[in-house]
Amino acid sequence: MRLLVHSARQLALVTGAGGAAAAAGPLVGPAMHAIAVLESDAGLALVADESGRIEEFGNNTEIMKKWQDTSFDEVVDANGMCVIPGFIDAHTHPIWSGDRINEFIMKLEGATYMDIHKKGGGIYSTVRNTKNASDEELYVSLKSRLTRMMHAGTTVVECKSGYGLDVNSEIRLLKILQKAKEEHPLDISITFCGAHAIPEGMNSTEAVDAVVNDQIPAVKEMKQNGTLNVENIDVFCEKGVFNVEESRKILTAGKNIGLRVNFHGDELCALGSAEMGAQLNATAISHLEEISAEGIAAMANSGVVAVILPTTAFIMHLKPPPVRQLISHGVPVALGTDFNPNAYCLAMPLVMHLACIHLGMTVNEALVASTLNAAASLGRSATNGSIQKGKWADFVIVNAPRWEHIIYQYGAHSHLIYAVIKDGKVVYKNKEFSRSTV
Ligand SMILES: N=CN[C@@H](CCC(=O)O)C(=O)O
Ligand SMILES: [Zn+2]
Repeated sequence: MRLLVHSARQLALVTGAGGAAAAAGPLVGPAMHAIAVLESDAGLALVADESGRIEEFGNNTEIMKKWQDTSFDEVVDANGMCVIPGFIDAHTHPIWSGDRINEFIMKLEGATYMDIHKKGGGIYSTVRNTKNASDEELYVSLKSRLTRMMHAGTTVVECKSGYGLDVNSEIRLLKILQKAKEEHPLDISITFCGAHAIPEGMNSTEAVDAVVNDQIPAVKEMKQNGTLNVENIDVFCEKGVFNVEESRKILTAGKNIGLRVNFHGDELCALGSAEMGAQLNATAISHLEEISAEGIAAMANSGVVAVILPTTAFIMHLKPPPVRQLISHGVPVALGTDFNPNAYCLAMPLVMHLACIHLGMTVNEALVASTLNAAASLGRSATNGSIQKGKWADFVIVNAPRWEHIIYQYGAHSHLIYAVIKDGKVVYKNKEFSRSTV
């Protein structure tokens, strides 16, 4: 067999209370809070099979006895620690060059995100820097970012293009993401985000035309010939960027080539993005700081996952997204870092802390949103996001007697994470490990 983890004190299963229910789909409403956590001072163990999937978990003594004659590729002693599912980061922009520290400072002095964008900064400045970077530079920085995410417990990550904005540049970024998907241990869900901004020198009609008639056909061809495994289509649906009808056209064209609809909506202005996304049967909509009551009802009715990005409201001093209303109306809520040059955060534990303190989520809800529900936003909830037989053995081992330390100890994840396991293989082990992190 591939892996034995033994002697853990807690296993946070992230299945419904009782252990079995709802593990193949997102958890909604009160079920987001009522998750099963196994606990035993006598120890708990998990086994992953040869393919890297969970074979079984439970009582240490029983499992050790049952598998005593089996050889394991790896054995992890998690004595007194907690095992939780690997985090799934539902929204990132990880491929770009050049920082935006000057803009960070301008914003501290009062400039807004949109002021900077309209003056050719923001996304436009990153597009210029990215065009000037070589493929190798972009790949090296992408890999380093993915590795840092992994060290913070992420095992699956959504990764967007979007700093190219023309067909050749966007395809270049998608190819580099594809290379990372093939070579990096993280499971990457690639998103085409050619409609991240209206390219300088174009109007919105020309930009929609370029995305629909140049970029999407190019993605389609590479998907069909097997060179690119792009899964999702995104657009920045926002006042001053793509309006609702323009976004609908782009998303529909993406959907027609088999991509899942997963886009930025209702972030800075209430445009009705959520309602439009629900009509298109979107898999997920991100941000939603300004979502309307109608938008919440529409998302709940069609089961669209709300990908909430606590770093955005925190960094930009925006009104926080209405997470409590989303949950109470039955919208499945997921979390993501939104890693991008405007919000340089790679770590899901920080995001969960902000989600609890700033947005009013419970610790259980934050864990569900960072695992099973984030998996649902990427079409992976049948295979990832909870500790259940047959799912990928993706775990974070938290060096503490209760799993909640990973949220409670703000900014301490690099000390608390003892190991990260992806498909039953240890992909990170903390060299600075010490038993006393509490
Ligand atoms: N809102 C649009 N996209 C990103 C920001 C990208 C950037 O500023 O470079 C976001 O999700 O926050
Ligand atoms: Zn984004």
